[in-house]
Amino acid sequence: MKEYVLKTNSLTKSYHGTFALRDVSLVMEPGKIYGLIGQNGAGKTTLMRIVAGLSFPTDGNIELFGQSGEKALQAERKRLGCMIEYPSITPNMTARENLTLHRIMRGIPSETIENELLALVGLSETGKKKAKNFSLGMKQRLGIAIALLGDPELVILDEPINGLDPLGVVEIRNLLIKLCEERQITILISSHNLPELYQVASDYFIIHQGMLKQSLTLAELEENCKHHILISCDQPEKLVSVMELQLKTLNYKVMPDKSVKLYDYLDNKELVAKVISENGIFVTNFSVEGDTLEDYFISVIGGDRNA
Ligand SMILES: Nc1ncnc2c1ncn2[C@@H]1O[C@H](COP(=O)(O)OP(=O)(O)OP(=O)(O)O)[C@@H](O)[C@H]1O
Repeated sequence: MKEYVLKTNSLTKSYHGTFALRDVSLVMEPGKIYGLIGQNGAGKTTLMRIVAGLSFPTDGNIELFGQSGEKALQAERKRLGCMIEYPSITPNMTARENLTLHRIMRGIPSETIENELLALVGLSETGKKKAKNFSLGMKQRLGIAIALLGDPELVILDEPINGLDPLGVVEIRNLLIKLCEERQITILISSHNLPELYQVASDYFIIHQGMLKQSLTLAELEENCKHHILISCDQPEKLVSVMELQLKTLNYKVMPDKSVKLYDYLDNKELVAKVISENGIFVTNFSVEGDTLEDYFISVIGGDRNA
């Protein structure tokens, strides 16, 4: 049986009859970075708060490390580190003082973890500088260091790249990849921006109006966005042999509905059309498809940018 770090079963949360989450069922496997993508108000923070035990579902339930039920979940949440909504940083304290404060609050005796975490998030050299004078990226990294106190196996980060400049995004990305690879930490990271999260995450959950619209891997996301010529015809087997023998390409994929995605000849579509027609194949669709990440996201959530 597969081991899951997190499993949600028909998770639902409503506020006075309005759904913030609706029937969300998803699974997270160990050692992966999951991106939770949705527009403002999609339900990302609500989901994270329920997992962290800061809010409770109206319906459905969650399993953390295979355990369910509030008592067991409370125990399993010791294996969880969170940064939800904003980093819980005291502005008038240095990076180290912030870490010490949270370490003591969490009852962690060892001071050595502070040096280790400051080095890990690249804040060792900040000395006496107060957190209020940090850049947004530095604040986010300090928030992540706080979330890492207690050596969590699952880390939940709500919008940690929101508002960062490209360099800041790269810094956070490298940090998350390091955490995942060196410490085998599973990470759930939310964002409203799919292109920004692209390549940070290995798997994606797309959420819209409280509903899980799609759960897909990075490879599936790339496949869905890759530009291709989509051909539907009356003789798909013949089309395949024409592509291989006459167009000399294996760079195609036959879809379950027997349409064919051809990833070559995007710059010479006329030749493809000519060869198909010369072979007496009747074509019902011949179009160039493929989305930018942003377009793809919009198409998954129903083409509604402002909902
Ligand atoms: N305490 C609350 N009381 C009433 N409604 C709430 C409450 N918390 C969240 N909501 C509503 O639930 C929906 C989902 O909110 P949530 O904060 O989870 O979205 P989000 O995807 O995190 O958005 P954002 O990116 O803006 O933080 C929104 O419509 C929001 O207004």
